[in-house]
Amino acid sequence: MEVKARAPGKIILAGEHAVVHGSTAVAAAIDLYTYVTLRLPLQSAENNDRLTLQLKDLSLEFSWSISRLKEVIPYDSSTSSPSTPASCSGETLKSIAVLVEEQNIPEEKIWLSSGISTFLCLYTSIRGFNPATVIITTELPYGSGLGSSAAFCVALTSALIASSSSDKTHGEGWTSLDETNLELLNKWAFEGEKIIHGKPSGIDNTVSAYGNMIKFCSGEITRLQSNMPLRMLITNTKVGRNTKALVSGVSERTVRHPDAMNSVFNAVDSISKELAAIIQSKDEISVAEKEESVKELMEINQGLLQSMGVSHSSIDTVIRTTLKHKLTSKLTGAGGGGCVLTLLPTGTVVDKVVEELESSGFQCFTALIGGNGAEICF
Ligand SMILES: Nc1ncnc2c1ncn2[C@@H]1O[C@H](COP(=O)(O)OP(=O)(O)O)[C@@H](O)[C@H]1O
Ligand SMILES: C[C@@](O)(CCOP(=O)(O)O)CC(=O)O
Ligand SMILES: [Mg+2]
Repeated sequence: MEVKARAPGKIILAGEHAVVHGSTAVAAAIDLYTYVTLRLPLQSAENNDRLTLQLKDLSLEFSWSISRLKEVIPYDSSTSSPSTPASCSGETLKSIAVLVEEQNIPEEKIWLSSGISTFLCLYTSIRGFNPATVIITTELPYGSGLGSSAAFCVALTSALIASSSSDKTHGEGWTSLDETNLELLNKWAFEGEKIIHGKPSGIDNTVSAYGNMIKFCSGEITRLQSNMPLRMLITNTKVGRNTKALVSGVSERTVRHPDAMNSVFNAVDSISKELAAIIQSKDEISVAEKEESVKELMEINQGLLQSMGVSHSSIDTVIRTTLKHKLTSKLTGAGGGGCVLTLLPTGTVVDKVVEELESSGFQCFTALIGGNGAEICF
């Protein structure tokens, strides 16, 4: 039996980091996906006693015998159930770390450790100690603010849940999951994000699971219907960073300066709410006026992200370069490098600015905003 799943990456238009502290944020799915193929072996097949993870883009394979997994990972049948998402305990994570370490991940790819731990935790929690081969490919750059961690968790949990479900509709291409399964896989994916991010807000896994454009605040989701064209240029600074470290840096600053930081988070909350209102507005305001407001809100949000300590000189370079072409940019995702969004108002020709950004060593692309969320295929 084989099941495939895919889940999209995302951009955050406003509110990253502050959303972890209870502010509103606005995010949209993009048409770049992580794909998971889950193969369950026949009883008679060779390799029917192993769990194998293949990361195709990186030409890496990790494999554990089922007996080794059973030996190392504590299993409590009274608390473990695929239908009740639960956090991976500290004890389980420690034993999983041993299994990850045994795989001798190449030093230059050590950042994958949290992803592989997440894989083992989600797999064994949802499918138990059963053999399978899981093949993963992604169109998303790793650790660059486009939500590769969430797309990975959502695609994986979609495949795991679909494989356990009795309703397997064959041969219809990519299909979305029903509301009950979407809610379930999103909760599991959030548990996965906790292992990777430390303290995620849940916005990334939610927009990857549900797709479209959403307003998100403390787990509450509002689907947004855009009433204006929204084109963004995405520039990858290619400066590596890690969401967990950046999120904890903001939390530490908040402990040191609670009043100042809470004012910053309140300002971000207002920005996201205003942005959502503009995007959805059916008033007789011209597109140019709406674009001007979005542009200004992005500028203020970037200033506040700077004050949270999550910008980077490479991000400043992108902002300065696009400003020369009268375009406004802000970081997206955790910052510290990674990707930058540039608003492309109607009629903008991007060739010159892209040429200048790419000559500085950055990589530019445009993506479709607000597409489908998690989908499966048998
Ligand atoms: N396809 C994947 N396979 C395995 N691990 C992944 C995959 N995609 C993401 N990850 C994990 O997520 C981490 C990146 O997540 P994060 O720092 O949140 O950045 P982002 O979500 O912006 O890409 C990687 O270091 C890796 O551990
Ligand atoms: C910084 C944050 O707001 C978004 C992180 O996104 P990413 O992992 O950089 O794609 C964290 C979160 O909301 O969980
Ligand atoms: Mg992430």
